[in-house]
Order: sequence, then structure tokens, then C-alpha cells
Amino acid sequence: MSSTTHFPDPPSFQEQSNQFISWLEANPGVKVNHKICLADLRSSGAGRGVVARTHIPEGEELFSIPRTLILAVQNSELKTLLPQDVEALGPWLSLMLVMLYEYLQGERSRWAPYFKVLPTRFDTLMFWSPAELQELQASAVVEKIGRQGAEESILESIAPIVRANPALFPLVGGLASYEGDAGAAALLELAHTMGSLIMAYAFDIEKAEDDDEPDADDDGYLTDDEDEQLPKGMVPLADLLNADADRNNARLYQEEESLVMKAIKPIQEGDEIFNDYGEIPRADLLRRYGYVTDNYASFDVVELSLENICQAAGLDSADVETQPKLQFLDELDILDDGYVIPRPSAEDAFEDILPAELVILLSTLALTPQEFEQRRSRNKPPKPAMEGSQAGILQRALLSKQGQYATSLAQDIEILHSSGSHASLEGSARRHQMAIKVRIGEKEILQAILGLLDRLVAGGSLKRTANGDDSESRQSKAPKV
Ligand SMILES: C[S@@+](CC[C@H](N)C(=O)[O-])C[C@H]1O[C@@H](n2cnc3c(N)ncnc32)[C@H](O)[C@@H]1O
Repeated sequence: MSSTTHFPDPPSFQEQSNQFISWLEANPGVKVNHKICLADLRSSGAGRGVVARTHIPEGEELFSIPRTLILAVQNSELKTLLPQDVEALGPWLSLMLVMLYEYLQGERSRWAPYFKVLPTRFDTLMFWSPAELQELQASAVVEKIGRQGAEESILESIAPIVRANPALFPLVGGLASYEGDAGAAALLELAHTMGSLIMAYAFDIEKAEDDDEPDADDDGYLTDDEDEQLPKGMVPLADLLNADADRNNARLYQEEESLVMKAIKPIQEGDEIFNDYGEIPRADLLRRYGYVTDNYASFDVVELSLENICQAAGLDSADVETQPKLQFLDELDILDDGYVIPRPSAEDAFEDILPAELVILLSTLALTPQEFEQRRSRNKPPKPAMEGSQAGILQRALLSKQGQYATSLAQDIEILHSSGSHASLEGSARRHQMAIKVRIGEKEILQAILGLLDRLVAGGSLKRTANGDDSESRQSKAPKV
């Protein structure tokens, strides 16, 4: 993302940018620093972005958007036009409904010039075909896309409101109604567009006096703990900043009356201004934002499923009801469905790389029946320590995970080298290349951890630094991608 094909009416791209900025500046309370501009970055696959026209010192305000201009439930007239409490739908679905309403108003919407600069096509995993998703091979991200769950929620919560209020939700594309298969399909498509915009563009909007950091989300468009989440809102211009891991040089401050973007570093003339999307593994970057860059590689993770680990420990299943060791950890609330292993860095000691819950699981699985009975009678899990037997289970689980990918790391590196420059690729070819990068990251982690475990199983020390470079390689040494 985001090339020409992702935006409506590509020939008017620049004109739409200009009209959007004019509209923005005409709104009372908006301030846009003349040192920034909205740039066309489609040639590098980054859609629109914000660029410095001239040097900007650290701390300088880049723009300020009044809270009343945020496209959000509290600012849309929809909430006064419906009998039900829109906010009760939760942050995702309520904003989705409001965006559907505003979008379908066309030119009558207060945010019409804003919608014209937003994309209508996405490279987020929600939109990948089964064949494209297959390129992610054994990546756990494939299980987190949540398309089916999102569609069920849309049909259950959004569709009845839209269908009951035809005057508020005009029909699109020659449809007779939003009823029936064709109506439902059109509604789902529109809702997915809004959901994808929320996923990649919306901010959690803190209350004016609330300084707490927002919770991280989420699978699909929804999460389990919706009640605790902050309302979401689309903040014009703030959401046109791209992000690139450690190149972050701006930050949005949520003040009493306005949301203010400020430079957090000196920015040189011509530099792109980047927001911070967080320390996101490339798999999740692809799922939520539809792009990857090599700068995010250090945040990559590999996820082992509980099933994978149980198999490696010789258990018949990962069923909590029938496996006493799993039941014991579940009752202590320290059992997970999957365990995330980060990319080891040169500074990390091995025991700091693995999550404590994973080491406790391995230690529990390694207990003899007598040791387990003792633990259970004291209701205490084993201490998270990696020794030979735990390392053996982990090694088998990692090898089994490695075997689930259809190609080796060495093969992927070759495929990547022959696949051409990222920026020039479009459509499926671009998605394919991004998938290769994701799976390379995961395979590099598997290889690095396996190298460290080799030493442990062979009787070496675990205190050494966990750096992929000095570890024994099972496959050819991985270059930085
Ligand atoms: C918040 S929007 C930023 C504005 C967006 N570029 C646009 O033209 O509308 C987030 C989207 O921008 C794109 N994006 C952000 N950072 C990027 C980067 N470093 N390289 C390529 N695309 C990027 C992705 O498509 C992502 O989903």
C-alpha cells in the first residue's frame, strides 16, 4: 500500500489533496504549519504522506485539529437521528456505523472532502485471496485475520440498523435495498472499507482530562474487552502521516480542545514526517496496515501454538479438560493458546528472550508425575527455568513449527532476491513479496533460537548472549532483509 489503485479517482489525486487542505484550514480552530505539506508518495508505494518544506525544530507544532472536527460518534448527527444508543455498539462498530452514514451522505457530509483523500482499496490481510494468504505459510497471523467474526458482527449489529433506516443510509450501485444476498454483500463491502479505515487510520480518543495510555487492540475489527476501550475517531490530517519504526519524528498530543501534532525531533527540509504505529511485528503490520518495511524486522516474532508445544512434549492433545498439567496452569491463569517468541538481539540473555509463561509451561510439561503431584498439592507452578528437558521440548516444538513452512529460509532469501524492487511491485506480486518478508522474519527467529538450544541440549551454557550470528545454523545464515 498505497499506490494509485488504492484511491478513488486517481487522476484527481493532487487536486483532492489541495481541496482537503483548503477544507481543513477553513474549519474554525484548525492550524496547519506552513512548513509542512501533503505529498504524493504513490511512486514509493506509500500513498499520501506529510513532508517538511523546510527545517522544523524539535517541539514545533505541525498542526492542530479541534476535537469537534474528529469524525467520531459524538460529532456526527447520526446519534440524534437514531432511536438507539449508537455508542452502545462499542468503539469499532459505532464508528463503523457513523462512517457508513457520513460516507453515504456524499457531498452533504461535513467530512466529504476528507473521504475523498481516503483509500477505498487495501492490502490488509482481510482482503487477501486464499492463494495470497497461503504465501504466509505457517505464520500465526493467518489465524488472526478475523474476517468471519467481523462479518457476523456487521450482519448482526450494523445491518439491522441500516435496513431499518433507509432514509439515513442511501443505496449504492443500483441496489434495490440492503436486504437479500446482493444487499448484504454490498453492505459488507462498505462496512469492510470503513472497518479497514478504522484499523489503519483511527486513533483512540482519550477524554480531555484522561492521560492514561490506550489499550492495544485486537483481532479482526473487534476485541473481547470492548467495554474498557476508548472511543475511536478519525482525525483528519493526523492520519495521513505514515510510519516507519524508528524513523518516528512526530507525535499526536491529545489536549483539552484540540489534538496537536508536534515534531519530537528536528526535521530536515524534504524529510517525511512519521507518526509511531508502535513496535509491531511485520506480520501484524501487514494485518492491520497492509504494508511492511525492513525497519520493522527487529519487532518480528514467531508464535508457537499450545498444540505444537503439547505435541512436542508427547501429550495426546492440548485439551485442558483431559490434560491435568494444562488444567493446573489454566486454573492458575497462566495458560495461553499461543506463545510469542521475539527476535533475539545481541544484548539479550537467553533466559530473557522467552516469555515466562512459555518457560513455566515447558517446565510443567517436563515434570515427572511425582513432581507434578507435589506442585499440584502446593498449588504452585514450577519456577521458570530452562534446563535440558525443557529445552528438548522447545527444540522439538520449534523444529515442528519450522517444518510447517513450505519453503526453507535459504529458499525464501533466494525468492526474495529474484522478486524485484518492492516499490515497483503492484497487486498480488507486492503482496507475495511482503508475505515472503514476514515468513523470512519468523524463520530467522526459529533458526536463531534453535541455534541457542543446540548449545544447551549439548550441555552448553544458557547465559551466553542470544545472538543469531554466533549460534549454530541449521540453515544458511540469514542476511538482514
Ligand atoms: C494512517 S494511513 C497514512 C496515510 C496513507 N499513506 C494514505 O495515503 O492515506 C496508514 C496507511 O499508510 C500506508 N503506510 C504507512 N506508512 C507506510 C510506509 N512507511 N510505507 C508504505 N506505506 C505506508 C499504509 O497503507 C497504511 O495502511
